[in-house]
Amino acid sequence: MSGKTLTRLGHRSLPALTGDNRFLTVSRVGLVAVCLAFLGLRAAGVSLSLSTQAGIYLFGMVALNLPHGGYEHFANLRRRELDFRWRYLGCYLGLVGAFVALFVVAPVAGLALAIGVAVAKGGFGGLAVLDATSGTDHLPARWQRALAALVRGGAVMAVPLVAWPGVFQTFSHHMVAIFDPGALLPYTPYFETTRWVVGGGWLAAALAHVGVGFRRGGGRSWLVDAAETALLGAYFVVVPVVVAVGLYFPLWYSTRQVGRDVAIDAARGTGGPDVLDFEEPQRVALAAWGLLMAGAVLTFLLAGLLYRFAPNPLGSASPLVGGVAFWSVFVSIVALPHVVVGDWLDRRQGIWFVP
Ligand SMILES: CC1=C(/C=C/C(C)=C/C=C/C(C)=C/C=O)C(C)(C)CCC1
Repeated sequence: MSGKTLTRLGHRSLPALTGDNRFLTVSRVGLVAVCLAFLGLRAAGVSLSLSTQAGIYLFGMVALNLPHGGYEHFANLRRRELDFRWRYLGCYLGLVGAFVALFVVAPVAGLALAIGVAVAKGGFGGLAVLDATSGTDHLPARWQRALAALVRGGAVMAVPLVAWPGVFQTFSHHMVAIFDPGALLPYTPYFETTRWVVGGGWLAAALAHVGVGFRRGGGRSWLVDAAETALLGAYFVVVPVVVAVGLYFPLWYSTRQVGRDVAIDAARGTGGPDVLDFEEPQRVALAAWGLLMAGAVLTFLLAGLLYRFAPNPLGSASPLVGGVAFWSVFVSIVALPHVVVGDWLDRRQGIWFVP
């Protein structure tokens, strides 16, 4: 059985491959710094307008985070067989199309799936980082790993749903309105109940995850996991949701995935020719740049198509606020195959490869 199968199914916990690395430190310091900044602003009686928050989100998610999404695929596909690369791209575009279709026919289900994608990406991606760095000795059972992923990823949506209900609800309406204004209205009476069920469920899951992890070994890997879970919970309580999500992906998710990549070093399997197999460093740099540019062009082409054909691309909101709604829908659409094709279906490696 390959190491990847073990980490994916989680019948066995993984010991630490390496100690912590600087990327993890940056991610933790980054989140703490943003928390402190917002606590300071609150103490000074300053609150950021929704447009400013939206600007920060768009900067974080478009300028900082999108290039990392391209890099994850690039690192995964770099040495894979040619036909695998084509199948990957085909499945990817197929799932993008299916998710757009879901948004068109059932926008509320689309919103629910978008939220699920953010949770899955943060959760399973985060678990892979633990596998590759501090280890997962405290998570010996398969269900514990699933719970760990649910708690880590769930913090991104469940905690702000409780802490920032008004903004959460407003943006949910804007996101759905891109396809069908008013489609969320019939569900409005259930918002408060959903909010407390989801928030209470997350807290119970977090306590169970930390408690069982302690009983199943505790130790350093447990301590790191528990402290990070608490940090994530605090971050999403303290930082307004739009800023919190907009900075979580670049500061936490992507930075830590680079940390995982560094920890596993050059352990990725081969099988196909390396697309960067050149003698001169200038050619390697040019080829890497060209590939990332091609990824950026394809991504923005998809964004442009969605913008062009969505009935209400900005969800009837102002450009910045509508931009957040549009980008959240778009990035969820491209992130679904990122998780499913990029990891779940890729039995040999995947974007969150841990040897
Ligand atoms: C519902 C909701 C939001 C949803 C954001 C989503 C669904 C983001 C998805 C991000 C992904 C999948 C990133 C991948 O890299 C906002 C805008 C935070 C505002 C509050 C309400």
